[in-house]
Order: sequence, then C-alpha cells, then structure tokens
Amino acid sequence: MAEPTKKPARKKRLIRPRGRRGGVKNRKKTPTVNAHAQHIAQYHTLEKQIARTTDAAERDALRAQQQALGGLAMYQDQSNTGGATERGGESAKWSAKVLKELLQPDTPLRLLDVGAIAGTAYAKYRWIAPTYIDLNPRAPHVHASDFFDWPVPPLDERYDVVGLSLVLNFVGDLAKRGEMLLHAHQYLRPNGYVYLVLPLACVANSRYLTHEHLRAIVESAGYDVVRQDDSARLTRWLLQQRTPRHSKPGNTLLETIRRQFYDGTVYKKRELVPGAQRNNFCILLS
Ligand SMILES: C[S@@+](CC[C@H](N)C(=O)[O-])C[C@H]1O[C@@H](n2cnc3c(N)ncnc32)[C@H](O)[C@@H]1O
Repeated sequence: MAEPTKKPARKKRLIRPRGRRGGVKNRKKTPTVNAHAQHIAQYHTLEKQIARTTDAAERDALRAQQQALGGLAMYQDQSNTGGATERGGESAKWSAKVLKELLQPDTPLRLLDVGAIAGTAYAKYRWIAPTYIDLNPRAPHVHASDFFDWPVPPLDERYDVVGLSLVLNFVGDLAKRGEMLLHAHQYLRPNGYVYLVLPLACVANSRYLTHEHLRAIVESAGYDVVRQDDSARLTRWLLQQRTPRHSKPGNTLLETIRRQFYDGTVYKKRELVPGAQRNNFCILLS
C-alpha cells in the first residue's frame, strides 16, 4: 500500500513583539566604532583637500570642517582608543621585539617617535630612550613639533631609530609622504633604522600601492627592508639606512641626504591594482 504523502510542515512565521527585541525603536544602534571610523575617514579626506588647495579661504573652511568633526584631538582619541581601523597600540610591541632581537642593545636605543600623541608607546621598555614629538602633543613630555621642523641633532646624538607609526597615512600631501622617508635620514646615525607602520589596507587594498611597490619605494629612498610583517590591521616595516652612495655634498643637509640615499627613481600616482572597491592610498617620491 502506498504510503500517505506527508504534508511539508509549514514554517511558523517569526513574529517579534513590536518595540521589544525586534522593534526598530529598540534595535541596537550601529556600534560607535563605525561612526568613529567614518570621522577618521572624513578627517583624512579633508586633510588631503587642505594639502591640495592653494586658496587660503578654502583652506580655512576645510580646517573649520575638521574642527567640527572634533579636530586633531578627536583623531588622536580615536587612534588611542581604537575607534579607528588603524589603531596603532600594538605597533610599538612589534618594533620593540624586533629591535631587541636584532640589536641586543647594551645601552638604551635612541628612538625618535614621530606622531607620539601622549608619548606612552615605549614607556615600559627600559632599553629604549625615546624622544616623543607630535603636532598636537597630549602630554607634557611630548614635544610640540612638526617632524619637518624638528632640529637635526649633532652627529654623535643622532637617533638609532626613527618611528613613523601611522604617520605617513595622516599626511594629506602625497608627495610629502615620500619626502618624510627621505627627511628621516637626517636624524639617523649611520645605518640607523626607520620603523614604518601603515594600516594594512593602505598596501593590501589600494589601487596605487602594493607590498612590492612599497618595497621598491623605500629601497629607492635609501633603505633596506630588514623585517616586514602584517597583523590583521597593520603593515609593519623595519627599514635600515643603506650605506651612502658616493656623491658630492649639496648646499643643504637635505640635499646632501638626497644625493647620498635617493636613487632618483620617480614614483607617480599609477594604478597598479584596479578595483572600484579599492582605496586610493598612494605615496609619491621624487
Ligand atoms: C594615527 S596617530 C599615530 C599614533 C601613534 N604613533 C600610533 O602608532 O598609534 C598620527 C599622529 O601623527 C601626528 N603627526 C602627523 N604628521 C606629523 C608631523 N609632520 N610631525 C609630527 N607629528 C605628526 C598627528 O598629530 C597624530 O597625532
């Protein structure tokens, strides 16, 4: 005898009481992390527009928009508390580890930490003697200075390491990003190190930059890549100053540095990996 065909069980409609678990009114708000990340992205966009404009009134208006977002202090707070996707708290840990492995210092390493905010990154490492600078210092022991204005110390007081952790991506002027890499040479003792950190998305998801391309840029700028490692959010590079190329001194220290370390390759904004979803992070060098 043929078995009676079973009616498929009707799915029960899921009815949630309004205004309680499923109600729009009580639905959990989007986590503030998203809002913070948006603020940071807007801040970066404004910073790039400020770098591009030559009109003083427009620059003031753009600065006012940054202030309305909370200004640099908001940016730094997000950076410290981790609202930004580019949180850098973990970056000092990696640099301290690789520097110790590599150098096994018996006297404290002189380290210039650029963009140090509150100057806490290296507090727990007794074998590191940090000097902290920031455009907008958030603690008295952090010097208020633009890296480009920081005085170059005498030769015997130059730094073993210059830290550029999450700083290049802050700079709105794309050419200044490359200049920053060249500028760092002035502060280094011979064969000293630069510790470079960027949000991973800057190399992993950009139309204009890849790991290979960044390697080529830093090599042209006069550094060997000694260590490179990515975390879930950051790309971290320990660079070592190359031995200077033979060249005549220039009229200024920066000119001399360029002749000594820069191989002259020009890096322009060139699409490397197309994709509408990709970001447009870029470093120019010339
Ligand atoms: C995202 S925070 C980086 C914080 C920290 N270094 C880290 O890794 O988490 C960027 C900081 O760089 C600073 N900064 C940007 N350009 C700078 C410059 N030219 N000279 C000094 N500080 C700069 C900003 O003021 C900001 O506090």
